[in-house]
Amino acid sequence: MGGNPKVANNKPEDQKLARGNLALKNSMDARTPVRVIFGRQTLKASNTSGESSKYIYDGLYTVSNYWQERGPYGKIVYMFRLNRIPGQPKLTRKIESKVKKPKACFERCVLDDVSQGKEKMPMRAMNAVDNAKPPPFTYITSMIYTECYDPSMLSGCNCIDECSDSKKCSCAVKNGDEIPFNNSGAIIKSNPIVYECGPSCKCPPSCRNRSSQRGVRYQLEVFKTESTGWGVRSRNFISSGSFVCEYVGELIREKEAKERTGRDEYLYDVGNGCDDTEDSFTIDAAQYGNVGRFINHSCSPNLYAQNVLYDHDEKRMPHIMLFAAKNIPPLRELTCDYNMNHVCNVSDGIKMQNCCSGSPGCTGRML
Ligand SMILES: C[S@@+](CC[C@H](N)C(=O)[O-])C[C@H]1O[C@@H](n2cnc3c(N)ncnc32)[C@H](O)[C@@H]1O
Repeated sequence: MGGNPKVANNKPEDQKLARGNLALKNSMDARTPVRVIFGRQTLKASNTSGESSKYIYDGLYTVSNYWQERGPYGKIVYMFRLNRIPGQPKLTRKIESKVKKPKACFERCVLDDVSQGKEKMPMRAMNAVDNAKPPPFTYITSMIYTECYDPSMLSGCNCIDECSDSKKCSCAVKNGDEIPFNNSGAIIKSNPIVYECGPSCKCPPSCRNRSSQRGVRYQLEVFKTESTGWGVRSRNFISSGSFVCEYVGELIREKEAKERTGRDEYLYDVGNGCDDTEDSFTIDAAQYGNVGRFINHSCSPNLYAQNVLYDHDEKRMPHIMLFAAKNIPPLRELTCDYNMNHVCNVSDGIKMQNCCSGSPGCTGRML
């Protein structure tokens, strides 16, 4: 901060506790972290002359101490000790010689609310890769049934006390005499089908056996990934077993899904899986969907899909509820295993797609 004749072309002189020096001292006094950016001189390309500077962000530091020293010209310089705040991701200080594609330096919000005001909390779309926004679709929070089912056929439980006696609750009885959720609403174990209490039941909405019907309660956001398009992450910690979101879309017959060519990215086969029968159903979230449509595949996923019935009894068309399969730290991408029975190609039988998740145990194949 001054006094260096190599920089300012002046006579060497004592530095003062002013400008940047004072700012660092103030940061130390106020215990305010500073962002450190390394500057490097690199040779310019051969067709231009001289050197150019590159700047590399290195994270947040605290200033712990400062003192004066005699510099190389015998004049006073201010020295500062900076300590990198622990817990930040390691950042490379290497300068890449070839930059493949221009990248935005900082992540920015490209859409304030993907849910178009339909979720309890706005759901931002963030992008640090390019300037694109997520392609448009209509956000819905509950399934669209194009096929009729008869909800009046559904029999509910008669409990009035939040289904505390699982032997008396007819819904819990269908789950093997137990409510598959703990007191915090986390699922205890996965089941082929979980029967939750629903609109035909006498129990109140606070009943423990309605865990996946309360909508998205984490601050989810959509973000652009490096290699798998848009993905989803949570700004909050998600504990193992917690309900995250439903995979919502239009429920159509598999036969119709086959006719909807060119948009199989967002198809999810339900009930009978991918059997090519007239009776199989598929959720199509291409045009109508929720945040679930952005969840990518991983060979070591942190979510799993649970079939749930509560507002109808039709086992061929269960709700697809996504629960945390493990504790998930904030900002970690939320993923599920498509091979379990996610999007199944309907135009040519079996679809093989390369998996780009790079996750541990990755098979290299998505379907
Ligand atoms: C349900 S969408 C997921 C959201 C999608 N990434 C987007 O941008 O809208 C499924 C599609 O995402 C892409 N995808 C998801 N997981 C992937 C993975 N592990 N590797 C490569 N592509 C993946 C594939 O194009 C797949 O058909």
